Amino acid sequence: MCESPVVLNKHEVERLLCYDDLIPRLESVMGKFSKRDSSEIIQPVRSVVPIQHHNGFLGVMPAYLAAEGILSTKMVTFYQRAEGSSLPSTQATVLLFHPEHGNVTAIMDGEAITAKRTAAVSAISAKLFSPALSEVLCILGSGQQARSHYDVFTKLFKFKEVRLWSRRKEMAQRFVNDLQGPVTVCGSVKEAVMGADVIVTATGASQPILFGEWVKAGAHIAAVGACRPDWRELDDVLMRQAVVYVDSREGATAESGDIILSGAEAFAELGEVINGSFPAQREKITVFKSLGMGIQDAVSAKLVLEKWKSEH
Ligand SMILES: NC(=O)C1=CN([C@@H]2O[C@H](COP(=O)(O)OP(=O)(O)OC[C@H]3O[C@@H](n4cnc5c(N)ncnc54)[C@H](O)[C@@H]3O)[C@@H](O)[C@H]2O)C=CC1
Ligand SMILES: O=C([O-])C1=[NH+]CCC1
Repeated sequence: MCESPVVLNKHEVERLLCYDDLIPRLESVMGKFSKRDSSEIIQPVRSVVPIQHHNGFLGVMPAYLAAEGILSTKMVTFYQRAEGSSLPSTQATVLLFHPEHGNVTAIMDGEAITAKRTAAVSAISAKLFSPALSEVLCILGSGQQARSHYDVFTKLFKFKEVRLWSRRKEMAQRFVNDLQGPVTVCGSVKEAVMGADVIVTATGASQPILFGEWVKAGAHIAAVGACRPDWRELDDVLMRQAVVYVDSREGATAESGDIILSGAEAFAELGEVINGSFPAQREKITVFKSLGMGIQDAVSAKLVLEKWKSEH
């Protein structure tokens, strides 16, 4: 008889999932994904159901990693919330299945997984594409993703200055009050990004907020928001002048308004650079357009379950 699934809440997942373990697994799985060997990895583009009456979406993100013995799906809802709403705009649950028997082995919170794996993948992009001398980090947005990106970027890299812009200054101030390190709160996007070496865009914007004319030569942008085909965070000038990297070409073609509406071409997948089949053009302005992938959730959830088992 099958055992009952392990059930893990957000607090447990957050405690068990560490960037030091997560980053190498994500690098490995992104590289494998880009080889497109369907006997190794199956991950369709996510199915998205619009929830028209409530400004929201439900995404279903299955993945099967044969060699690792991981079968999983994440279910994620994301909403464009009114400013000041106390509800999280991204909520998720991840299910792990026994690949041979088909039973569910774990049900765990996906909010912490989504926050950490997205930030970890952006950090991998920054390792590959940011200028050799990167002194100024700028984060646009002050929500869940902004926080996880702050955590991993300041853990992995040594910036001299961290700048933050948020639509509502009091939210930026709250973000800063919760942190240990110094952060400069900026009054405009322009002020925040001018001269920045690495820029993270993690907002719920559906129109461009970051304009190419403000971006320093050679800067790297990890673009995390704008996950719908008609949403933008980056303007056409920036998209056309940058070398654009993506997590998955299929995902980018289906879901990224920044790519679809600007007509910019995806130069390579992150995994293709990890595999050495495409170069990291770090001397140019680079954009890593992140949309999120089921394989990232799958390896994260497996890691969480392994850690939990090692304690029980
Ligand atoms: N690439 C990926 O894998 C993932 C992307 N996302 C996306 O990342 C973005 C941020 O997600 P969370 O941090 O979870 O959301 P959140 O709601 O916690 O934070 C959103 C931030 O964007 C700001 N914002 C909202 N509308 C804006 C606008 N029109 N202009 C400028 N700022 C605006 C808010 O003030 C807040 O600071 C969302 O677009 C979400 O869909 C979320 C999860 C994974
Ligand atoms: O990958 C993910 O979980 C998401 N991407 C956009 C919203 C949620």
